[in-house]
Order: sequence, then structure tokens, then C-alpha cells
Amino acid sequence: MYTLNIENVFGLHMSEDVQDIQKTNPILGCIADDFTGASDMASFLRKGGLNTIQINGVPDDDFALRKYSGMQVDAIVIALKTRTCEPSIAISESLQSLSWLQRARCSRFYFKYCSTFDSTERGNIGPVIDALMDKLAAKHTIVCPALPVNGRTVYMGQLFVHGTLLHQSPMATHPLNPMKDSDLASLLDAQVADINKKACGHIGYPDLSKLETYVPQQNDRYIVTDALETGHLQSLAKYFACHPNFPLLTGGSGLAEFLGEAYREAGWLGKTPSPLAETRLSSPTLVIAGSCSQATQGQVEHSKSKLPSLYINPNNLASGRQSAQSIAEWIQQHAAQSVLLYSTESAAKVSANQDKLGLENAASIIEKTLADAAAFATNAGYYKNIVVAGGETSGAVVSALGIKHFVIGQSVAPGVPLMRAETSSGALQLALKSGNFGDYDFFSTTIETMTL
Ligand SMILES: Nc1ncnc2c1ncn2[C@@H]1O[C@H](COP(=O)(O)OP(=O)(O)O)[C@@H](O)[C@H]1O
Ligand SMILES: O=C(O)[C@@H](O)C(=O)COP(=O)(O)O
Repeated sequence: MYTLNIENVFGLHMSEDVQDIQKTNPILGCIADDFTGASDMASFLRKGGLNTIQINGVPDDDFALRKYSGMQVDAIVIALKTRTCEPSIAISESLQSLSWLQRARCSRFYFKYCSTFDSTERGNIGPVIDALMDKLAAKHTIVCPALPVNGRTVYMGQLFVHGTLLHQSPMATHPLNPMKDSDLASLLDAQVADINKKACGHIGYPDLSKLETYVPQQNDRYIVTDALETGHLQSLAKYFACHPNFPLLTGGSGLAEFLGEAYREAGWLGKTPSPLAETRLSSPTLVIAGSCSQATQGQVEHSKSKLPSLYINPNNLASGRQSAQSIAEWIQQHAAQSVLLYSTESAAKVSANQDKLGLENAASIIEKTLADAAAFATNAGYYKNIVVAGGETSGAVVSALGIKHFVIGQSVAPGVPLMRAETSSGALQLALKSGNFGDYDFFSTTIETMTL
């Protein structure tokens, strides 16, 4: 495990004035529980004027954060794949990431989870928040999944997706974490085992306009925040971004857009952000869809008639009728064109596959196959532009490509940035799309924007 030598990397001493340290060190260290969630967060931080980099997995090597690719780094987002793993692994990787971010001298922290609160009764949102709070000795944090620009709002502590309660939305049939409740306090309550740590507070919609008078109740450990529109997130960020009793904030990416403004007002950031990184590359695009979310289903349907496409069937993979070899041959035959590989299916078909193959087995067969296909396509030099739909799928693909970090470029949809990575096979450009993000024509518009 790499040990960060702070003084070598940052050239600073611990005794320096706090504000100077904040001006020269990254301010925000963010831990995201999946890869699309991380790039979503990074895109909104960047939109809010923070120079942001994304690191994939628990960092294990040294790179000069202070001047990464010639830019001063204000925020670091660590992408983990801990949304659906064993809670103990999620806790351990999140704590290791937190330690690394502390050694990198971040002074504020954020745990980014899904705007649809993707989790199960065993976790992992509650257990990870809990562990991070304990490590930071935080008595309070906020729980703020709202992302109104993508239809996620919180009213009276209930999470809505485009105006429908979460448990009545398509998230009720998600392949890995079907959401059966919309009440954020009770979702958390089920995940937090320690009876002494269950207390949930609430900042209701009417209180958002008078936050300056808000004082958390002594025992309110997790404070669920209503937010119905983007302006509410701006008020929450203004109040909480630099609040000394809230070193850790938690939620979706909605708040991220306004953290830069709050840091600037507090005098923690003196400069204007660097120009957006240029990410575009001259190459056809490989689109990989392992998401079965409603938005991805529509996007795949739309693109099937426009791009050569190959359906990856988990049952055929399990029986050997489809294989890494046959997929590689198909890619080779189409290599000069933008193409689509997809395993996307309706909830009913996904459920039938899971009954037959087992939930985790079906997921991992597909993730591995799609990730191997991406590695084959890039190693062979056929594709430099990659679009991936789905958080778990993105985690598998990015790991297989050996990408350690990304610089963030322009966004192609709210929460979906273009990103540039250097790999052993050269520069790559990726767009990682959360399952339910983007319009029906997302794949074709992104292919167009990606190409020089
Ligand atoms: N046809 C299928 N049958 C069963 N599971 C599938 C199928 N297609 C994809 N999956 C699995 O469903 C999960 C989708 O999760 P993810 O990639 O995070 O998408 P989303 O962002 O929509 O949640 C992945 O683990 C993927 O391997
Ligand atoms: O907050 C969000 O909605 C996204 O950033 C996100 O985490 C979505 O996850 P996936 O749908 O699994 O891609």
C-alpha cells in the first residue's frame, strides 16, 4: 500500500494557516459508492467551479495531486464499487479512501450515493455513513439525495423520482437493489444496526428558506433534507458546505454544484477554475449497456436501429453458446464503426435470468463479459471512445481497462461528463452514464460530441 509523503507532494507544513492550506490543497474529498455516481459527482463539482479529478478504486499510488495535468486540484472524487458488496468490504474500502483523502489534506468530506438511494436492508449507505462519521468524530450529517434536474426530489422526507414515490417508480424492480420504501428515515433505520445511532432529524421544505436560524437537535445524527428544486440545494450548500459541525456531507450529486460557490464565499478558493479538459479523440465509439434501468432500455431500443448492435445474453454465456471469443470476433468485424453491445432487458426477463442463474452470478457473468469486450476492443486499438451505461457495469469496465484516474471534461447530459484517461494502450475518452440518466437519443448525441 502506497504511503503518501505529504510534504513531497504538497510542499507544505502542517503548521500553516488553515486558510492558506485550504487555498493550496484540495478542499473536498469525496467517496462515491459506484463509478457512474463518481463521474456524476465530479461533473457537478466541475460545473460549480472546482477543479476536480476522479480516482478509480482505493488509491494505491502516488501522483502529484497539487498540479495534476498542470491544474490545481480543488476536489478529488474516489470511485468505489461498494454499492452492492458485503457491508464490511464497503466500510473497509470507504475508510481506507477517507484516510488517503485526509493524508492528501482534504478538509471537507462527502459520501456520494445514488439519487435513488440504491441500497438494501443490510446496507450499504447506513453502515458507510456511520463508519465515516465515527472516523471524523462527526455528531451530525445530512442525507440529501435530491437531484431535481434529473427528477429526484425529497418532500416530507420521502424520495420521489419524476413525481412518483421511489417505491412506486421503476426502481422497485432494479436488478440488484429493488427499492421498496420511499421514506429516507426508515430506509436508513433498517440499515443502521446500533440502536444508539439511529436518530434521524429532518429539515422540512418550509425550513429551507430560514436555514440561518437552524440548529441541529443534539441527538440528530442523520438529518434528512427536503429539496424540491435546485435553489433548495443552493441554500443547503450555502449553510452546510463549510459548517464546522458537519465535516461530512452525504447525498447525491445535487449539492455538489453549489459547494464551489460556498467555498469561494468563505475565502477558501481564491482563483477561477482552469479551463475544462479537452477530451475528444478521433475514433469510432464502443457503446456498452449493462444497465436495465428504464432510461437505458429506451436508449438501447432507439440505438439498435442506428448502430450495429450485439445482444449479450446471460443464458447463452452460461451455456457457452456465446463467448468472449465470439464477441471479440464480432467486434473485430465491425471495428471501423461505432457499435452497441447490450445485455439490457425488461425487468421480467432480468428476473427470469436471475431465477435461473442466481442474482449475483447473472450480474457477474455479464459484467465480466462486457468488461473483457471493452479491454479487447481498446487493447487491439479498435476503439478509443467508450460509452458505458450502468454503474456496476462501469466499475467493471474501468477496472478491466486499468484506468486509475480521469480528468473531467464537458458534460453531455446532466451528471454525465466526458472524461479523459491515459492507459497503457494510449489515451481513452469515456462517458459513464448512470442507468436512469440521459434522453432517449443519449448514445447518438454522445457519439457525435465525443469525436473530433
Ligand atoms: N439481462 C440481464 N439479466 C440479468 N442481469 C443483468 C442483465 N443485464 C445486466 N444485468 C446486471 O444488472 C446490473 C445492472 O446494474 P448497473 O450496471 O449498475 O446498472 P444501473 O446503473 O441501471 O443500476 C449489472 O450487475 C448487470 O450485470
Ligand atoms: O445519483 C445518481 O443517480 C447517480 O450518480 C447514480 O449513482 C446512479 O447509479 P446507477 O444508476 O447504478 O448508474
